[in-house]
Amino acid sequence: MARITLRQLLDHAAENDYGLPAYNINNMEQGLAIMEAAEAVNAPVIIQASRGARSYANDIVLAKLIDALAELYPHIPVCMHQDHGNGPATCATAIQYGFTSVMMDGSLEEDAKTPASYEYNVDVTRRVVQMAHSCGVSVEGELGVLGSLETGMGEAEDGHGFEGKLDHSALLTDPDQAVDFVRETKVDALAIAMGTSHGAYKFSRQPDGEVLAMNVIEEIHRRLPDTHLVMHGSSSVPQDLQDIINAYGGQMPQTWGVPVEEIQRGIKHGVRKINIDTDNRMAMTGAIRKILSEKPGEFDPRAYLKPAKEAMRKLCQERYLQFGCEGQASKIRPLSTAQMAQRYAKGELNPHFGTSASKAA
Ligand SMILES: O=C(CO)COP(=O)(O)O
Ligand SMILES: O=C[C@H](O)COP(=O)(O)O
Ligand SMILES: [Zn+2]
Ligand SMILES: [Zn+2]
Repeated sequence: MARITLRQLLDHAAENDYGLPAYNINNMEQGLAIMEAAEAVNAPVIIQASRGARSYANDIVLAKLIDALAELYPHIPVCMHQDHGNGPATCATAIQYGFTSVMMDGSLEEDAKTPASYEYNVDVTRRVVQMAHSCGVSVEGELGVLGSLETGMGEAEDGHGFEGKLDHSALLTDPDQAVDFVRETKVDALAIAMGTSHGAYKFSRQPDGEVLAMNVIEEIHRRLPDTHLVMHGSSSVPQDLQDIINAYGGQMPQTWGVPVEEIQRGIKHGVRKINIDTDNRMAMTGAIRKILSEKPGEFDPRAYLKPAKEAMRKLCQERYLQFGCEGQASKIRPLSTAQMAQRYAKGELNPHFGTSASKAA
């Protein structure tokens, strides 16, 4: 069984200039879709579960499901990651259930709604890093609050995100502060805010640099060339998926997501983990709507869940290819969390600052 830590995967991605999509999971069909896609192109896997997913699927079911997926595809390294942990307890229980990576999202307070102070973020993230690294588990931190630069609003629909309006200073990660944050916390990966938000309604037009500040990524990468950057809210919200949903009774207002070319640009500037949930949700929903509308007499869930899984597999596979993951899985030999714990203890994985100027591009 090939569980792997996020740190080992992202180190490999950085050495080989590719990015890894991190797909959210809530059920068996999504897990199978991700693994079938990864198997088809020999890509390593990051599966992530939100707090909502953990309570929806149940921790025990989820843990055994991931075990089953890893057993089914023994040669594909699988990282199991806690998405948007809201505090040390969420991260600790994830580790108890076998997660090899956790996100401590200290950009918001424990209620996952109130924007947190910088001091709070550093303190809580540092504590989670100490605890997780002693178990060999990786940690992603977040600096800057995710939200729309167009409206100043967060994303209430996912249940995680601030309510109300914020100005640009809170919605854009400060590059100087990013350096301090990595030094103080020793996170393995850093999620940054630059105009993306969760869910389908990210932009009211094709995004440009005004609303999707890729220059912030480039600036942070210049200062932190060895830090793995994470783009949240990175669904592309493809037009064809909007059209399928709306053609079969859906009512999604026209919207724009993050163009794949912008993510590819990010990958050239240190982005190693790209979070995608909404595109997969839309792919599945479109397929289900189509079947139920074309065959209103259908009542067997397999009749619509199978095409839903297939639509998600197709999307996942496309992103693996677009982000350069093809063929990478078999090049990686997963280290155990015990081995990773030793590497942390020896200081081998401490952050580096400004040493590899050539990679700063
Ligand atoms: O960032 C995400 C999960 O953490 C998912 O983003 P999307 O809603 O754009 O898919
Ligand atoms: O973080 C956002 C992901 O899209 C997860 O969404 P969720 O909290 O509805 O499971
Ligand atoms: Zn966040
Ligand atoms: Zn997110």
